[in-house]
Amino acid sequence: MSGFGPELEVGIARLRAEVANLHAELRHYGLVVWTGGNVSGRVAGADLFVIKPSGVSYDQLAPENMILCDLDGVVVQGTPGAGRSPSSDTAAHAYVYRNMPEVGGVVHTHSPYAVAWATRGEPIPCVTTAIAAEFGGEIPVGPFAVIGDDAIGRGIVDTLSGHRSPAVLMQNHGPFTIGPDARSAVRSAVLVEDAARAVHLARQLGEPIPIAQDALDERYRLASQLSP
Ligand SMILES: O=C(CO)[C@@H](O)[C@H](O)COP(=O)(O)O
Repeated sequence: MSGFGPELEVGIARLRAEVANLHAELRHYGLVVWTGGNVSGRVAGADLFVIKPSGVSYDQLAPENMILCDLDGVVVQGTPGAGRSPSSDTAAHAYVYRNMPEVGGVVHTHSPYAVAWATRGEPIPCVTTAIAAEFGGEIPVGPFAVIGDDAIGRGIVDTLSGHRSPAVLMQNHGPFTIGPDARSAVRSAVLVEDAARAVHLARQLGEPIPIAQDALDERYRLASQLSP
C-alpha cells in the first residue's frame, strides 16, 4: 500500500491490471514491434496516471510493473514498478492529461500504415463510413516534434482540442490516440491503422470518392449515440 486510502488503492490496482492487459491488444492487432508503443490510463479521482515501463518486453508487462506517475510525469516513489523508468513517451501522456481533463486514456503506436501516412504529413481523408463513425472527419496530422520536452504533448493537444478525431498522426512519428478511458484510446489506435490501410489500398485503385458532409455528420452523430 502507498497511503492513498483504500478506495484509491483499489482504483489504482484495477487500472494497473487494465493498462497491462490492454498492451496485449496492441500486439494482437500488429500495431507495435519490440518494446515500442505505450498505453496509459488516468486514475479516477486523483492527479495520477498509470503507464508501462520503458524498454520492457511485452511478454513481461504485468500489473505490478506498470508505473504510477503524477501529471507532471514524475514517478510516484515507493509504489510498485517505481524502480524502472516509465515509457519514453511519458511526458507526452502527462501533457495530455494536464491539458485535456476529459481524457482518461492515451495510446501511442508505430502501426505501419498510420506511420506511412505520418511520414508524408498527410491527413487520412474521411472516405469510409467507418472513418466517419470513429473520427468524424479526416484524421489530422500534428507537427514534427522530438522526445524530451512537452513538444509532442503540445502537438497532440493543439491538434485534437476541439477536433472530433481522437487520433492524430504526429508527423514523421506515428499515431497518438486519446479517449475517455484507456480501452477507448486502444480502440481508436486499432481503427486508425485500419483506416490508414484501407485508404492506402483504395488509392492504389484510383482516387476514393468523398463522402458528402451531411452524410458524414449523420454517421458520426449516430455512432456517437451508440458509443459505449
Ligand atoms: O516512439 C516512441 C518514442 O517516441 C515509443 O514508441 C518508444 O519506442 C516507446 O518505448 P518505451 O520507452 O515505452 O519502451
